Amino acid sequence: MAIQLPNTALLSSLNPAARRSLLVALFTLLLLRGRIADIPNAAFSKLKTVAIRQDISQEELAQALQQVYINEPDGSKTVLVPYKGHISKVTIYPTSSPAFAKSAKHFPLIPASNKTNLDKTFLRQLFPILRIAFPSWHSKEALILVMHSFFLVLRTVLSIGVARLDGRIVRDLVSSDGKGFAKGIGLWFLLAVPSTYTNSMAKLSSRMRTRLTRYADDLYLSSAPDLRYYRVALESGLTDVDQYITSDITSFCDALAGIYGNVLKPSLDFVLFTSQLAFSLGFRGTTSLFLTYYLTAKILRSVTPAFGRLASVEARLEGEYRAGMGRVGRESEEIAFYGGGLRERSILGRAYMRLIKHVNSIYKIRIAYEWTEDFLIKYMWSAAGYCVISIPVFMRRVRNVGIQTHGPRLHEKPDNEVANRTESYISSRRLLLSLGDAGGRLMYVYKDLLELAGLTARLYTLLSTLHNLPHPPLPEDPAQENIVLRGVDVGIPTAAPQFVTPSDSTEDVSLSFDGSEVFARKATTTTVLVKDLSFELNPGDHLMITGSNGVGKSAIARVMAGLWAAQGGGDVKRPMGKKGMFVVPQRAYMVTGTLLDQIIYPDSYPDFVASGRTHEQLMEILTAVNLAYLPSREGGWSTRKEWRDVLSGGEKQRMAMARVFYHRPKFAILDECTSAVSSDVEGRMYEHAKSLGITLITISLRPALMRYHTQLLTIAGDGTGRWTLKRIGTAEERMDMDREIVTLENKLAEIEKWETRVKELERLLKVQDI
Ligand SMILES: Nc1ncnc2c1ncn2[C@@H]1O[C@H](COP(=O)(O)OP(=O)(O)OP(=O)(O)O)[C@@H](O)[C@H]1O
Repeated sequence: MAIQLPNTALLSSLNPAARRSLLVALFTLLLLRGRIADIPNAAFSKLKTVAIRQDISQEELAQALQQVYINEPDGSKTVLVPYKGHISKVTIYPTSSPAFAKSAKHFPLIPASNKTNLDKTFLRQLFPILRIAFPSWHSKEALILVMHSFFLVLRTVLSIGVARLDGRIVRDLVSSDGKGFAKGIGLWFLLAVPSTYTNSMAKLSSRMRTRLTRYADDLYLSSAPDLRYYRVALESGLTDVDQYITSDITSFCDALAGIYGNVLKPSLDFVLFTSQLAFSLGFRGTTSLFLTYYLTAKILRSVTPAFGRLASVEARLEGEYRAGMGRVGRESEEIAFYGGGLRERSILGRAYMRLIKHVNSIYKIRIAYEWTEDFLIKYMWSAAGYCVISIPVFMRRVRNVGIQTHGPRLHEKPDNEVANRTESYISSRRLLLSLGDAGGRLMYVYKDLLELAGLTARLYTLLSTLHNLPHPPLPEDPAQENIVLRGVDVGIPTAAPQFVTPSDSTEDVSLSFDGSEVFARKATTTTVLVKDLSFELNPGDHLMITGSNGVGKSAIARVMAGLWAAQGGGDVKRPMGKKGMFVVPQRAYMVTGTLLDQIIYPDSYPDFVASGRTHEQLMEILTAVNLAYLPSREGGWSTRKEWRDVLSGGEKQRMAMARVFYHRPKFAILDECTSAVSSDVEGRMYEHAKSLGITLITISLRPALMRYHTQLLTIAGDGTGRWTLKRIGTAEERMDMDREIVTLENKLAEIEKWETRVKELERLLKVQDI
């Protein structure tokens, strides 16, 4: 009995030399395939690298390191990345606003459900994400996908050749055909290498990750007026965005890339191997096989746990634990001063236990599921397969069992029935084992798909939440010269109605999985802190805002700066950009980077270079805030340090004032940002700001600062939201007030002396009593 595969007929029809050449060509192609997609890029980046290497000196290298990126005329940025002692350039095209507007319509808010299933919702969530990961059919990602698919198909086809060869080698062994056996072994080795070559989808995963991360970053870190990074938590309730962007995107891409390989290969194996077996097993055998598949799928489906939901909860708990760790790192000094290590450990320990308990429960569920799966697929399928193969043998029907060929072969020995039956048995058995393996992997795919559905739900939640945030306060008017507030209610923003399900409108609800916390946020009525606020500030109208703690002074600053929307139908007009209005908040923020970066923030080094400003001018600014010693003490302008820890509280506040002097805005809102600065330096900084023509809006509880202002806004703080606006007086009146303040401060300084005297007198009185 001769052996031949219908779909390898082409291979068999070739003469041995041609067949060998074809196999060698395939083998070479397989070895090179990982490189093919890289060639254009690798060659290109090599060329660029060489060009840079030839020109670059140490000084230029240092300069490039400080430069970080170059703004290109077409709006793109060329990022300079230090790599193996040279600088490699990566061009990044930021996602434009029209592109976001176009893709926003694919991300409507989908109400969360308690189940993550492979249903229409999953597809509705997956497709818009795929659109971002695969922007077009001729993108590099699509090319990689096509190439991987090609090699997957090739491997499957080769595995049928392996099954056939297996049978042939055993047949030659049984029939003592030494020459045929040696030939078979040679071919076996030749086929073994390409057949065992595994397909790595890691590259596709990393490319998808880059696309999705850039999209999410551009959307999240949007500039004014969107400010999604600021508004998302307050106005939608979505927290731990860092976990979504850094971890969930990666898991999603790995899962998606893995699923593709895990679906395509076993599906192909399944179809090809079943058709091979069906060819030899006949109608009865094939029907029995399909019955076995059907029963297995039914049983497994009924015992499959909600893997999607479990994956989603795991990602959320992971995010909470990670956020806790980040907080301790950030606030380490405060925690150390309070001696709060133990307390933090118990908080983090609790978060970790919640995570690990969940992970363990998944393992338990998974073990039970995998046990059932192994039993069904490895043992039940094999037993069913043996029975099906044995039918023709035991019934002694004259039938070609196994992989069939048509026509006699040159080396066939006509009477060798046992050898032929062995060959057929070995080939069929190998096919059955491969089929079992493919079936097992296909069953796993169901579980993987459920997990992918969970991750898809989380990623979709992030993107749809960011896309559907309420419209930002108001577009800025470039021609606006002054600040005008008309009938503004200042209140704390709450989650917009679209993020709250109707049933949650009055009660708190516990957080659930797959990002549904976004929808489960408690809706409350807005708390109005200041009612019907109206005033107009022109250049030179220095305003001081005062009132007791928590009355809403900083809230007014947030409304003026466009961070919070004006409520009560009020209207806010303000000058545009950081040249129009610059806010210095209570907590001084230090950016990652050089000493120079601290002064020019939020500008970057390329902006500094483009502005034509010099280091001498920066030195003058530092002198104005009494920080002139910093460049020499810290080793120059380009020193990089963790400035948050290096500078003292007062130094950080003075650095924040240096930023005001660098940007010279029309209006500067100073929100208790000089509380740690000594009063003489504070006074000098105020005078300097005014001499630069900056109009000051100060939020403070220190009456001593009143002298630098012309108007005083006092918030009543009695819960009514009332306020008063008064003129502080003429220059002469302010001088009088200054004098009175100095007198009062001198008197206050004597309090200690008087208290000591009172104590002395009390002591004397006690002595007389005895
Ligand atoms: N994001 C927020 N979510 C909930 N409540 C907030 C939020 N921001 C501020 N508040 C509340 O709004 C009220 C006013 O806050 P604001 O920061 O304006 O106070 P303030 O007058 O500047 O106080 P202080 O003098 O202590 O700085 C406070 O009760 C505060 O708890």
